[in-house]
Amino acid sequence: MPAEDHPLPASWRGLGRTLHLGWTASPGLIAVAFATTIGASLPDVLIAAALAMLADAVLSGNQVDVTTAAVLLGALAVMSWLLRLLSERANRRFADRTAVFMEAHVVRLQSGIPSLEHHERPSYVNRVQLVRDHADTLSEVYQYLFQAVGAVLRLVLTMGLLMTVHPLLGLLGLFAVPTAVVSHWRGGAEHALEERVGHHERLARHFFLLGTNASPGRELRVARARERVRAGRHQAWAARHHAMSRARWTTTAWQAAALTVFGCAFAGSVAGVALNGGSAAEVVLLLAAGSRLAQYIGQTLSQVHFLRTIWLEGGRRLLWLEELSSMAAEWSPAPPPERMRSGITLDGVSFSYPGTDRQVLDDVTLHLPAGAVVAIVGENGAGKSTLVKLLAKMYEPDSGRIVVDDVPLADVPADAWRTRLSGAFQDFARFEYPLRLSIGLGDLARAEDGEAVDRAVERADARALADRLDRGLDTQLGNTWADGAELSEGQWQKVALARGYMRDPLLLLLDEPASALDAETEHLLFEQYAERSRALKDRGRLTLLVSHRYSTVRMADLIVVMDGARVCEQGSHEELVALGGRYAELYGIQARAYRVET
Ligand SMILES: Nc1ncnc2c1ncn2[C@@H]1O[C@H](COP(=O)(O)OP(=O)(O)OP(=O)(O)O)[C@@H](O)[C@H]1O
Repeated sequence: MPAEDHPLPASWRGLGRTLHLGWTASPGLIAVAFATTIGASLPDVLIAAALAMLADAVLSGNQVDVTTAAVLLGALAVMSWLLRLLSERANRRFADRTAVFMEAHVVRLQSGIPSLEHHERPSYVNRVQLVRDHADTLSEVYQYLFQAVGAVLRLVLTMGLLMTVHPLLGLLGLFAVPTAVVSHWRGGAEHALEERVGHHERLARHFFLLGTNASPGRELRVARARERVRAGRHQAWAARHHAMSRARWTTTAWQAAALTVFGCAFAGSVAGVALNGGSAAEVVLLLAAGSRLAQYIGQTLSQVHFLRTIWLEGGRRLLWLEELSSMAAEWSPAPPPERMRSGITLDGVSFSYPGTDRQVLDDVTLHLPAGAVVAIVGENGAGKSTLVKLLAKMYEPDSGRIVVDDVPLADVPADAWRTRLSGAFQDFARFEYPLRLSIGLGDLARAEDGEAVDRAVERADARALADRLDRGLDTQLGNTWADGAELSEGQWQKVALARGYMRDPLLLLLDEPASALDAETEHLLFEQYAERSRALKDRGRLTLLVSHRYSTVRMADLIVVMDGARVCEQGSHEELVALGGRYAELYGIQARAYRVET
């Protein structure tokens, strides 16, 4: 579902949710932080009243009143300092505690979404990035909320004090309304823009990683493209900065205009009280409280601005991510099958990647029989890996359906389905753990099971690789770690393949898992694998292999040929060669090139 189909929740809901999370993280600390922050805002306001008392006492010449007012002033100043200190400490401890909690929560939410859509659809990516970037900032904002509540309280008390001089002075608050409105609008507008221009920031980061990581670094040096990447990064930052700075200047101009309106009203009030027979104490009170009113309005505005930009918006996006994640988690009616009898059927499946219009799979209808080894071939970009991703439930088809025996795959929760899958992929991950764990990750429950790891090592023909390393399977991988060993591309791929072989799944997905190995090794590996797989036929295990090497492909029970997002031929090697179509043509070219016997 695109971001526009799943809009951001209302601010008040995001606010409620963030408060609830804070309470869950530490109920005691949030209460102390709130109480001390509100308490710290009170003595400040009363200082204006104490100053008026002092002015009165000085003018009346009463020593006792002067002393009382002076002591009260001192006590208020000390209380204000002490409570502020306590509030800072309590808020800091609370923020530290919630930072860890919030980050863990965001990680859990993101990894809980079974599809990859939120990593790829541009409108989702910007939003998810904001949630991720603000995960730790969210813990800071409770303090800003409490301070904002304190600021509003101070504002109300100050207004009350001013109205004791003259009820009309309460109208000064009205002149502050434009500043509050502008501030509210300003935060939302800037945040929305930040989300819209998020792609510039991502581009700049992408260029930064290209320029600083070792493997792209090699290519960039050879292609002499480092300057180009540097310029690209600069341009991306400049584009973001330009858009943001223009918006900030506009919003700042509006805020300055609104503050000017308040400033004029305040100056008029002071002149009005002074020229209409106001007492010295009243003028002192108006000056002290009125000047603070401007300061409090400023503080309230900046707190509200910060809350609006980071907190409310961050809270809304966090709630949005929670809803997205729980929508995915809640929908789960059918259990995944234990075994397959008939196989997997694709019925009129069409698919376009999120945020794109081009159909990558177009009305694909296909039966993958249980117990078979099925190879998928076709030119680059024909849609082979996409088909594999749909079968792994990384995405859902736009139309048509995939059925496992008689259970629609759409009804099986992705997590449950993946307990029946295993796989090795072209763009495999390099887990820089000890070799044993890097392989064992393929089946976490058995990662410590020596026999299981050994079996996977054998199946992937990785024994020689393990033996060559100083500490065998216990060798740390990755040369940036102490005593870490670096592997070649092909060796890393063997590790990935062994990881894929850790389980005995119902559906094994092998998407060019041996592209970095030589053709002979690949052939040998899959020949052994296909034999073993057929031996387990009674469970109905299905193996799907994507490969460009026809010497490997020919051993499959069924070969599916894809061309331009569609299936154009299918059958056994012999059938397809006899057909004399696309497969026969491509096989012939490779057979001649590699001198493979037909
Ligand atoms: N994440 C993605 N977002 C948008 N388009 C994508 C994405 N992944 C792949 N595509 C596009 O989908 C089409 C099919 O890609 P796919 O990876 O399925 O092809 P393939 O047959 O596996 O190719 P190859 O043999 O090169 O691996 C390509 O045109 C590709 O550009």
